[in-house]
Amino acid sequence: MDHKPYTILYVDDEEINLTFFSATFSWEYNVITALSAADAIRLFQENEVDLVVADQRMPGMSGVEFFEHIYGLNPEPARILLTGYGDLETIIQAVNQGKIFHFFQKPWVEQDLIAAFERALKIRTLQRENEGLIAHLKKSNDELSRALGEIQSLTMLLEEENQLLREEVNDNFNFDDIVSNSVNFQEILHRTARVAATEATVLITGETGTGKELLARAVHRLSKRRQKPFIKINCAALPIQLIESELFGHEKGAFTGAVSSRPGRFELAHQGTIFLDEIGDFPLELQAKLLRVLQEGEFDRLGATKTTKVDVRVIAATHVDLNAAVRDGKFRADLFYRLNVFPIHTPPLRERQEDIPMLVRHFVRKYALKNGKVIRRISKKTYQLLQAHHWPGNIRELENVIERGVIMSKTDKFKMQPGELGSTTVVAGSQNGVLESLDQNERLHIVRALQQTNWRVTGDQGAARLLQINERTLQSRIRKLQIRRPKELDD
Ligand SMILES: Nc1ncnc2c1ncn2[C@@H]1O[C@H](COP(=O)(O)OP(=O)(O)OP(=O)(O)O)[C@@H](O)[C@H]1O
Repeated sequence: MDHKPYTILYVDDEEINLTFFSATFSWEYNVITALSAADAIRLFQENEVDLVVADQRMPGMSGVEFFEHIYGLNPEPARILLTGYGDLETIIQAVNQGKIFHFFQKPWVEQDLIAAFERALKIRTLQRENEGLIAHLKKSNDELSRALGEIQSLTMLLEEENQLLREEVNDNFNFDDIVSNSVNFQEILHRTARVAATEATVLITGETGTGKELLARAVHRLSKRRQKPFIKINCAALPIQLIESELFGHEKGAFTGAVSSRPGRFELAHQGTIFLDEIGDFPLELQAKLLRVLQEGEFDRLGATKTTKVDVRVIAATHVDLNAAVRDGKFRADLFYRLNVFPIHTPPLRERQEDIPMLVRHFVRKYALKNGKVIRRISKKTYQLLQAHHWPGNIRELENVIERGVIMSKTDKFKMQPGELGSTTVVAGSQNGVLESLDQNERLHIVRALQQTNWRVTGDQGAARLLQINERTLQSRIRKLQIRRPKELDD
């Protein structure tokens, strides 16, 4: 490989001159020679030439004409003319027009030529540095615009994620550790840890409040996706149109009100985990689209012309029997099999009563801290009482009962009476003497208000105004209690 920094092209119709020139200057420079102007033009185009030296008298084309020609091709390389004859007028004109850098009378003196080459090449060096600088600036500029574009789309994603996180914090979701010492549940935790390390889809089944979401989060936390987002969607809380756009996103103008395009939760969960809660309520019409994401990792945003690819691990949860839903034609069998790769069942609290004391201590500590109370002991009778209860709402119900008890507690010994237990979980006033849970009652009350306002939540005519509660609180209650507008009333 030749490391000489500059290339000189020399054209002369006498071979002996070419040989002599090469012998003199090849030490310093890459020398390319040509016997005719035509050859030189070709070589000029094929090589990166820094300096061109030409004889004035050549058959077909004079040196000055040759320089005019290559000036048109690329004006940057310096041009030096060698002449043995008069022709001075033409030459001076060419010098004045900048077509020639210098000219020398033959026979040339080596030192003079070297000095001229050096001056010309110095200019060439500066030109090269400028070119490099301009290319660098242009590159930096391009990179800057690309980075700006990326920042803009990342900002959008972050805003969406923040919104979701804010919703979660508002809804007071629990991020505490899983508490359990029953053999039964230890086995479940063992299975959870094992599946977490894989990429398998997980289906968590179990009654409401048994810790399905807690396990889903644990799978994410124990997986190699832990640094990436965990995105949750409750499939029961949203009408079908909203589920589609929430999950898969939409393009601007995809439907009335879609004023800008928006990424869906699958995109937000890219490289992370998506948790599809209440998958049993996932609309049949959208199940094929969900199956496609699970199988191919791709989907189309609403109104999109191109397909979006994502890398998302799916965890689904349900409290309904999906097998039965498949039998009833409410759930696609292929989707069920695809989801049911690794099933985990969370047993109801009544089947793991030995966990109750530990859970009680955990929740007492948690809510004492939250409410600024000092509680040092829990009465034996309270343990017995709580362990004997049936807990239809499972751990969530136990947690609610204890939160209420801690708030009411007046001493550092935590005590609960049977009546207190009932007053939180069971209320009077239901029909036919059958007692209903507080949640059920609240649900019924909200549904009645929504029916009266034609399912409007906000504004003067909305249910929040009717119930005299804050609009956001009502929205959060509707989500929590999974209240949905009946299908026939949609639109
Ligand atoms: N083993 C546990 N240790 C500590 N807290 C628990 C445990 N299991 C559940 N919880 C708490 O109980 C509450 C309900 O749990 P979670 O939301 O995970 O249940 P779920 O089965 O997903 O309920 P749903 O079906 O109603 O969505 C949460 O506040 C959670 O932190």
